[in-house]
Amino acid sequence: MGTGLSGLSWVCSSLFMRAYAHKDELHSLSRDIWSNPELAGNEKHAHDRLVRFFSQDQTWTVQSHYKLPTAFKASWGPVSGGVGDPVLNVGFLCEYDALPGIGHACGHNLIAEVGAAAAVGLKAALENQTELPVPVKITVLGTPAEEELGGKIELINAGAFADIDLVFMAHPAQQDASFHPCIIIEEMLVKYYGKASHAAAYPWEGVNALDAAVLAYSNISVLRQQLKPDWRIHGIIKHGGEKPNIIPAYTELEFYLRTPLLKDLCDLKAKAEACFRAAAGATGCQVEITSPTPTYYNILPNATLASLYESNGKALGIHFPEQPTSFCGSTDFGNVSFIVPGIHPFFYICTDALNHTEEYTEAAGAEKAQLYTLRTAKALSMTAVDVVCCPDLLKKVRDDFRLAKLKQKEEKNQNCEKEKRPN
Ligand SMILES: NCCC[C@H](NC(=O)CCN)C(=O)O
Repeated sequence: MGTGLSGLSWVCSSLFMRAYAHKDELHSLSRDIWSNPELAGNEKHAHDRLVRFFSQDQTWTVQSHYKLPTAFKASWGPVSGGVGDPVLNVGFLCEYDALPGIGHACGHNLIAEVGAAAAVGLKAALENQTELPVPVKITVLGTPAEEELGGKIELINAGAFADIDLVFMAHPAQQDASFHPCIIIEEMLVKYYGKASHAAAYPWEGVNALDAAVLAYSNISVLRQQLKPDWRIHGIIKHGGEKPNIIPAYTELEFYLRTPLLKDLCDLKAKAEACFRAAAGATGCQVEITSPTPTYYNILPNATLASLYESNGKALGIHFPEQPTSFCGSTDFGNVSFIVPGIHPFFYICTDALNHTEEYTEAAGAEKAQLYTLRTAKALSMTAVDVVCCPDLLKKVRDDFRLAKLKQKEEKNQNCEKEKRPN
């Protein structure tokens, strides 16, 4: 598939020249975010740095603290908003939250760089173009809190995606992949309430909440033997007591439950709840089970965008292995993919290290990740150019989106009544 305007070579040369002009600045942007890791919802430094990055070019209109304290929006192009408005609004997403203790072990500093670079590349390609089929606007959204809290879900609910027509981002991983569905995730917070007592003098007076936590953990470990291979349940004890000689009156566990299908998540939740309640029953504790953050959905495929991304990526030297990535994580981009047609490819960053390890943190800050990061950004920009220049491709992208949603709706009809996913 080619571009609809003046051919791929024009686009490539334009994008490449401008993107290379910004390469040191883009590396310094991601390196700065990498050097100042901030947890979900607290990304003040990253927010300010990205806001400065876009504000220095006055053709961007920048809104800091956009709908969330550490989200931002940068827009370029015609103002849209009327009914029947023909403006095509292309969105790029930047993530920038880090992990506790190990910094940017998921490479979100590079996601910020890819989003910024791809937006700058698209702007470079479109600036001064008068022959576009429809006027194009670019929106960069800074979307905080992916590792927890679901920043994109809050932004969806606040209407931040309402006028966006297409959405692009990319995530560092172990290999390049134009599409991977990721899996649905729901968090469970489990609190046990017992009764304190002197652990040596009057143990019979106590109700041991740590025993409940340990039994719950063991119950889940046993349950795991009987789960389907692509289901996941894993957790930690967040609060395990205060002192060995005080029978713990309160403990707290946090578990992540994941399945590829929503109907399976309902089954897994029921099984997990039975484990947690059994532990309460065995120890005489009270139990409280909540799901404090919204469910992250699987990513809807968009075959047209994925195929364009692959063609563009291959033209830039990206190798897409036959064997799909085994990455089994989750992302709040899944929820975005139900609202707006988009893609979330994975990209290699020149390391064999695995996400969420100190080795990956090191790789995400390294100079050698830059070539892969900027190449990914270029492939995204080129994909966006293809679509904005060719109304037929845009129609196919929209048809794919509708079809994918329809297929999910069929699956949804088999689900339990707790279904919350949008139509
Ligand atoms: N509580 C949500 C966890 C999301 C997390 N996401 C990733 O690791 C991939 C993208 N950063 C996960 O554990 O899957």
